[in-house]
Amino acid sequence: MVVLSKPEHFPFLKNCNANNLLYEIPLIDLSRPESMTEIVKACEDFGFFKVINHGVPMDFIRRLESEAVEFFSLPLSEKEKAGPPSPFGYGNKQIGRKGDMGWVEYLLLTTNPDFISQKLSSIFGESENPDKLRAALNEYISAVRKMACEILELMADGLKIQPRNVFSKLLMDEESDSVVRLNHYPPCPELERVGSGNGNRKVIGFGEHTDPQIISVLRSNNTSGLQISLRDGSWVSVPPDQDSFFINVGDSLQVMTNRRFQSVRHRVIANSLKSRVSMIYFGGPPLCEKIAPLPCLMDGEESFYKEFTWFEFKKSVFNSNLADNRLGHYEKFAAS
Ligand SMILES: C=C1C[C@]23C[C@@]1(O)CC[C@H]2[C@@]12CC[C@H](O)[C@@](C)(C(=O)O1)[C@H]2[C@@H]3C(=O)O
Ligand SMILES: O=C(O)CCC(=O)C(=O)O
Ligand SMILES: [Fe+2]
Repeated sequence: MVVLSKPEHFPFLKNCNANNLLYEIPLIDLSRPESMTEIVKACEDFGFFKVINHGVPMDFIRRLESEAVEFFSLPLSEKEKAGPPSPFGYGNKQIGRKGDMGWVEYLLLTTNPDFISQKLSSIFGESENPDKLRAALNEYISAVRKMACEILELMADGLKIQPRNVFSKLLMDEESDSVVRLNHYPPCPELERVGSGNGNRKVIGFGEHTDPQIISVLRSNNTSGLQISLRDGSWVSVPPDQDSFFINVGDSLQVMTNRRFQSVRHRVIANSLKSRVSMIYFGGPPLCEKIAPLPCLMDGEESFYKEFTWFEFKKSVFNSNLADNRLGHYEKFAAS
């Protein structure tokens, strides 16, 4: 049982229109030849899409989910051996170090297999065996990275840029600074009571933000909660689908495409009855990589951004609050 402080102490959203379901999330079937143009359109219009026929074995997905469920059902004192996150490790309610709170517990790790081994040993100690969780994480990360790279290569094809590994090579680099995250949003039954008489109030599981990396690959169980912000600023709920993946354009890809693609703002609302378990792979570049618009995408126009490395950006990311516009600091002109 997860010990979280009372929901009424948590950030709320007032008048959250939960019926606003987005049934028209771009759906990309990776087995179709049209997928490259469809991906580009989805990144331009939403910075977000759903992927089917993704090639990631369902066994890997189920294995990691069941290991995650097992991990989160450990006593809090066990899980806390891997915390507090700095930024990696086990975290409960506190997200980042700037005071953001959410109705969530999580395990945040780099995708480096040695780091995963080390961190898991610190949780499970000598007596217990972290091998199953470690193996599940490693097989999942490899398969999802492969799929993320395929998507990035289709993006390059769709944008008609060469070489087609211009984005994917950053994730394949030995020094790639990628991250994996397991999130658990416990049910929040008191939500109904807290909400009554206060309009349609919702407890925030994970506050609104954009992901800073190049691309994020999200998969969850069949519990709803994820919402994305459309270009007009309205929020829509994303119907869950445990067999598919959801792709987010990250801030770094926004810069590399000189804003042709825009990173998607998203958040998670706690569910009153069901627990949500999600697993997210955040594909990031090596620390020393310069993040700048690709010259072939500029078409004579100026870069919207001052140049920076992923190291510099990451440093400012981890000093920011979730909802901050982290690219604002690097913009050459005010965003329109
Ligand atoms: C509040 C924060 C948590 C975060 C680091 C930050 O200071 C701002 C960005 C947050 C975020 C969002 C996407 C990913 O979940 C994450 C791992 C990342 O790279 O940036 C988290 C960071 C975190 O949880 O430490
Ligand atoms: O758990 C989710 O579904 C989304 C979480 C998220 O956006 C994140 O961890 O960056
Ligand atoms: Fe996110």
